[in-house]
Amino acid sequence: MEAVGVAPAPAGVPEKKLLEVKESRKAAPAAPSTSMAAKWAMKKKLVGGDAGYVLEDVPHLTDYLPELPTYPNPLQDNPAYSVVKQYFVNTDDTVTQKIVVHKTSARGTHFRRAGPRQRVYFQSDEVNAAIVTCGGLCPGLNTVIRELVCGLYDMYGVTSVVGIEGGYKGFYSRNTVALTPKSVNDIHKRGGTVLGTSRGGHDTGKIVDSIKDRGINQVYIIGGDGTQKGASVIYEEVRRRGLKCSVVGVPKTIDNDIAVIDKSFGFDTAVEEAQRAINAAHVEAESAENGIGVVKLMGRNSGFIAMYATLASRDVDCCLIPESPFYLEGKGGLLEFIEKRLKDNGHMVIVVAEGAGQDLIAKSMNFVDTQDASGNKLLLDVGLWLSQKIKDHFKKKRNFPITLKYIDPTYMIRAVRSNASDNVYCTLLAHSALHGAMAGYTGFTVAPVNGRHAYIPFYRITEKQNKVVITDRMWARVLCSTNQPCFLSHEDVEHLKHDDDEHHLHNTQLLEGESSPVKDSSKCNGTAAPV
Ligand SMILES: Nc1ncnc2c1ncn2[C@@H]1O[C@H](COP(=O)(O)OP(=O)(O)OP(=O)(O)O)[C@@H](O)[C@H]1O
Ligand SMILES: O=P(O)(O)OC[C@H]1O[C@](O)(CO)[C@@H](O)[C@@H]1O
Ligand SMILES: [Mg+2]
Repeated sequence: MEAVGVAPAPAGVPEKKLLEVKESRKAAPAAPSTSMAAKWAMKKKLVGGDAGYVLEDVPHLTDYLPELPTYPNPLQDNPAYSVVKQYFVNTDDTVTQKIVVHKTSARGTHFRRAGPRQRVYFQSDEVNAAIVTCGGLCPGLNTVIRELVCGLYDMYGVTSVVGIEGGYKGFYSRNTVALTPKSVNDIHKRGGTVLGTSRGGHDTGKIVDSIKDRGINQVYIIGGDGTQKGASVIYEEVRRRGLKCSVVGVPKTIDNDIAVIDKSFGFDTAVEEAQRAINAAHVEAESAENGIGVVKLMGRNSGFIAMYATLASRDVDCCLIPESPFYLEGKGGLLEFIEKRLKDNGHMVIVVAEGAGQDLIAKSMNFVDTQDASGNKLLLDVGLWLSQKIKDHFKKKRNFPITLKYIDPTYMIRAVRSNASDNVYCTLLAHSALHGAMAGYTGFTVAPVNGRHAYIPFYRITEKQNKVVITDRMWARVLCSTNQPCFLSHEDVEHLKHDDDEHHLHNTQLLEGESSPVKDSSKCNGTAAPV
């Protein structure tokens, strides 16, 4: 392919409107100790516009390699796309973070729209792409790998794609594996990741040495919040060394705890798989005298799986998540509620997210905090603990025999292959990722924001985790569906309202001044909050 001209400064951005704003934000903890890397980590690329419009743009290779040549996008000769009207994304297209607005609202934050660009910064035979998967398993990992490989081959004629095995540490401790459309053809039909994965072992210097030594110039990093922090420091070091290498993050986690984005892939599949466990718990509970089914679902810090699985099922009487404190004993406590529900219905199902009630368990036993290789806190088994507490409670009661079945499908909901909707989602994610890399963007995570795929700067993904906002309407819907008390004291409600005000500014569609559904604790205990 022929090189035509020198790249304009970051695509579509009027030079005078581009502001690189210094932030007081700290660099990620594992960042290399170079002052340059720390300096880049502190910069945002903001573009102002009319009526309070702000584009939080992503870096581009030309930010530090201004002389790079561009080439026509080979997609323009691809027969599959020849009939598509306006296939290339307009360089000015951006995606709004807030879609619910008033006529006087400022237009607010926007992200660069994902998709193919008319001109690319890599020739097909120049690309040496690498793919790595890190963190816990998640349905859809293999689909993303497959679609990255096939997309690069089919759309851009790229024939050099390698897999890094065993997560970040594979960059410097393992040989790479060649990935071709043939070798990945069937992998989307399997759970797990064909590349293997791991926690810990992120050594930025060694990883970037490996990228440089192997001549890798596009790196696709698939993983959760920890992985995206790692990707961010890799990007900073790549930039510091002046390497022509696009660093692209693809967000993965069944916990759905990644901020800004609509949802993470595999989440839908996990919720669907969780239905089987809830269904079994319900069947068991219904068939016994005072039957109780307890189901523990994943969700370390965020209770989205438990919340959506509860809403989807309608068989659940009580959903417990990390974001919503609860207590066992006394008036308005969980044990009182269980007793009442058993008297009313003769059976009940409790869904508990693995991160729920951790403070309560820690208080009730001598426990020293432990961490996994990535520094994530290891959790105590809330399902076992809760089941025992319930059994102990009813043992003390005369004439109240119960039958309790505890189901722990933890790894089953994330080790399965992705469902149809996640497969389609993974395909779009992979395509958006590789279009962005080919167009020279770097240092970004790709994901849908309000239904449109966008390129999001790493810092927006890594600065905070996505959590269930229990003063938001969705949690109120759960309380309505289960008709469980919210178990919060007045102090809890005040405390949470304060926390959530912060969260609302970034993560929900609530408008300034719009009221949250849980307003006071008197509405809370014993009755569901209004929708
Ligand atoms: N702050 C950080 N800086 C650099 N690397 C990090 C950081 N946090 C985590 N990592 C690395 O990212 C990889 C994955 O992290 P982690 O085990 O936390 O999983 P994750 O990506 O958050 O996925 P999930 O939580 O969904 O399983 C690990 O190899 C870890 O060393
Ligand atoms: O046992 P592992 O593999 O460390 O993973 C457990 C964690 O991973 C997650 O599934 C997130 O990927 C959490 O829900 C869970 O706490
Ligand atoms: Mg994580």
